[in-house]
Amino acid sequence: MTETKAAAGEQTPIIFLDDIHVVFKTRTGSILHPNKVHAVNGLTLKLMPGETIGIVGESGCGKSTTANVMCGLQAPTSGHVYFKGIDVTKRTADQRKTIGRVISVVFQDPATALNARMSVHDQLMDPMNVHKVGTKQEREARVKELIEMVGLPNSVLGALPGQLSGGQRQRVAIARALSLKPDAIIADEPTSALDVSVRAQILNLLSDLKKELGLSMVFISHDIQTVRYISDRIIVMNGGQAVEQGKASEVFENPKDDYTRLLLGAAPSLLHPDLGK
Ligand SMILES: Nc1ncnc2c1ncn2[C@@H]1O[C@H](COP(=O)(O)OP(=O)(O)OP(=O)(O)O)[C@@H](O)[C@H]1O
Repeated sequence: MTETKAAAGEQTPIIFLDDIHVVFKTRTGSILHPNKVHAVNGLTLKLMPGETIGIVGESGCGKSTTANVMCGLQAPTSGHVYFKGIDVTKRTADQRKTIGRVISVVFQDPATALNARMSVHDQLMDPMNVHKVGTKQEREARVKELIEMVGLPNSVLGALPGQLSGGQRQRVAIARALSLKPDAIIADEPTSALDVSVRAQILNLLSDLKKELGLSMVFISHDIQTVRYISDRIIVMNGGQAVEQGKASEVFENPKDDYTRLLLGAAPSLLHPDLGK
């Protein structure tokens, strides 16, 4: 399939989710579906090179389960996952290597994403050591490059995560996510745990990095205004399904689905007032 498309001149998506379903067994479920939850219900999406897709929806709509499928943390009940044209649905050891090379994840809470006992320097070195990237000298140079990329001074390299502010910790988590030069970043609510003023800085940093490095990104948030600020394309999820997909400007200016209208009219933005104007 991929080769045919490549031959036709069409770019291969970085991530292609093809009709993904994830069903969890539970003790409760709904009247129609007792003892199970259909967390993702027939989701298809393509993340193209250099593109940022925003996934938005209320709590329980299936955003994190979708993110986990993309990271290889959750196997789909049915459907297929392709990374740069390679089927990684079964998450075999080789397929996991492909997943690890292509994407990195930035989680909501940097405090739990980072190792509390490891210095910033060692956290940045760790993925490169594990994947045996370059020589020791090259890895040291990369650590300095990474810390600069995320706007932190070299002096933080000796610090432990607990000695840094929330915003600084998220910068370190972003630097670590970039250490292996991934094609794409999955950012799952990366600003939700931060102070409002810091949210704007981290969003700007992600926005600058994706431009500078030509990164693709999946940005997941329950705040539609935050998603709007950073995304080229938006997917609105409700009940495990994509109820609306389109260019960010079109979804905002001309929402087609009632649920999207509801989200747009609902809660005030969590975004810093200086952004998204
Ligand atoms: N491991 C699990 N076992 C059973 N049900 C689950 C599991 N993980 C998620 N669910 C259920 O699947 C549905 C989708 O959850 P998911 O966490 O993907 O939504 P979400 O949009 O990310 O919500 P939130 O923003 O609150 O994390 C919810 O009904 C949730 O209770």
